[in-house]
Amino acid sequence: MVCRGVARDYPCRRPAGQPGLRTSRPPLGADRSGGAGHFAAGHLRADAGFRNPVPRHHHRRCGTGPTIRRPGQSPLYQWRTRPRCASGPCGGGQGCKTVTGEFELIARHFKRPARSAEVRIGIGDDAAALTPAPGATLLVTTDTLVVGRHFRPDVPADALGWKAAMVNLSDLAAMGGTPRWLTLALTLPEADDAWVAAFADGFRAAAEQVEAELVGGDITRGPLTIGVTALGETLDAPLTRGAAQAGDQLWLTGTTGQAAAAVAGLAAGVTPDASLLTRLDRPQARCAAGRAARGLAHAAIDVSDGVLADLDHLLKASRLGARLDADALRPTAAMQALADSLGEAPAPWIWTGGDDYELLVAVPPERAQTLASIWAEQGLAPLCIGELVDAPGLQWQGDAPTIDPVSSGFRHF
Ligand SMILES: Nc1ncnc2c1ncn2[C@@H]1O[C@H](COP(=O)(O)OP(=O)(O)O)[C@@H](O)[C@H]1O
Ligand SMILES: Cc1ncc(C[n+]2csc(CCOP(=O)(O)OP(=O)(O)O)c2C)c(N)n1
Ligand SMILES: [Mg+2]
Repeated sequence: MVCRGVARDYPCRRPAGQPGLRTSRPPLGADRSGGAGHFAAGHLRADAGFRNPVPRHHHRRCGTGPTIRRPGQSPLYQWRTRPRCASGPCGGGQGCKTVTGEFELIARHFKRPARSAEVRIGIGDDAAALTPAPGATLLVTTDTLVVGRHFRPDVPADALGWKAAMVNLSDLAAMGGTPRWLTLALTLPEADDAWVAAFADGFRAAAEQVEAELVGGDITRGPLTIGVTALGETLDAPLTRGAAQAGDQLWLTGTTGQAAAAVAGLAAGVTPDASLLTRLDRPQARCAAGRAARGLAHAAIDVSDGVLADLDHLLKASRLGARLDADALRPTAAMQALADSLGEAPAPWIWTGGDDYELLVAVPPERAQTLASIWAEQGLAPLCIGELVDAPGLQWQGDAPTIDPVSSGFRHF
């Protein structure tokens, strides 16, 4: 039996029709652009920003329930169901959802029945036990998001959950892999139940979009930090950064710079257009595009640090240079309007801003149109930005964008 759709190339080892287990994975089809529609459709809570970490009234301790105090820590309050606390701040009308410990948070927001037989042991034991497809190569990647560094403190919790999953899935996409499993290491300044609920909703929505499953993690106290590990599979050779060839064309799955524009707008106190903010807060991993590129493209990388910075990784790994078309990447109308209002040029956002999560691939010219039409069928707007050459370094066709070389690309140190 062969599972159709997403994992077209995977033999299906699940017993047919076994109740409660997924017996096939529906086709991913087109990458759904931005994920915005999903959120706009109200599946996720948008009101659980982390702006005010002080517990809202129904999170405060009320009534006479037991208080647990651990050495050196503030009291932890037990979950109670209604009717609770007529005398408390919520007046008994809302039940008393009080702050809880990490085990309650895990049980309530993260632990779910396993979706597939390949998860032999999921959340709840010392480690997850997973069964990769026979003959599959396992892909493993980790990325961390730190408050103030990767995201603003008041970003809505559901968007943050979505993004934490998607930026990791993007690395699997760049390798041409099929996403399967995720683990989540969550460091929280406090156990805000409503915030964690919204975060978990966003994370789960992203995972479900690509048929991946949360199988484990960790919760600790500290400055808000989210570490995710994503595991995927491929039966064929994975796409890498290092197998590009001179003469290959460089193609992007879509335009870049919107997220960086949104960051610049927010830093200047301007509310960015929704088209920019959506790209920043609800990125879309190009998983289907990456799978399509496997077998057609020679090399790929996802654009997290900026087009030029990530192109540089690909060039170094493949020992090549590139000739870029300076006019290939244009600002969208919203980017240009924001740039004008800030008195800035949009080119640095486009070429070095980062946080884009488009794929950049090197594909031989004779296969480029095939790949571009598959991507277009997936709802993407692919762009050719140049070609690879033997001579190391960058050459520009047209006027090279004015970019400060010191700040070209997102770097931590
Ligand atoms: N602390 C670490 N220990 C081991 N490997 C690491 C560490 N940090 C990064 N790497 C590896 O270095 C490579 C580049 O990492 P990074 O620049 O973060 O890639 P990406 O932009 O795809 O997330 C990856 O293969 C990653 O697994
Ligand atoms: C508050 C804030 N500052 C900066 C950014 C921009 N930004 C955040 S993450 C990122 C790039 C990716 O981060 P990194 O940790 O380098 O991920 P990796 O390349 O390892 O995937 C960028 C450009 C942002 N989105 N929000
Ligand atoms: Mg990384």
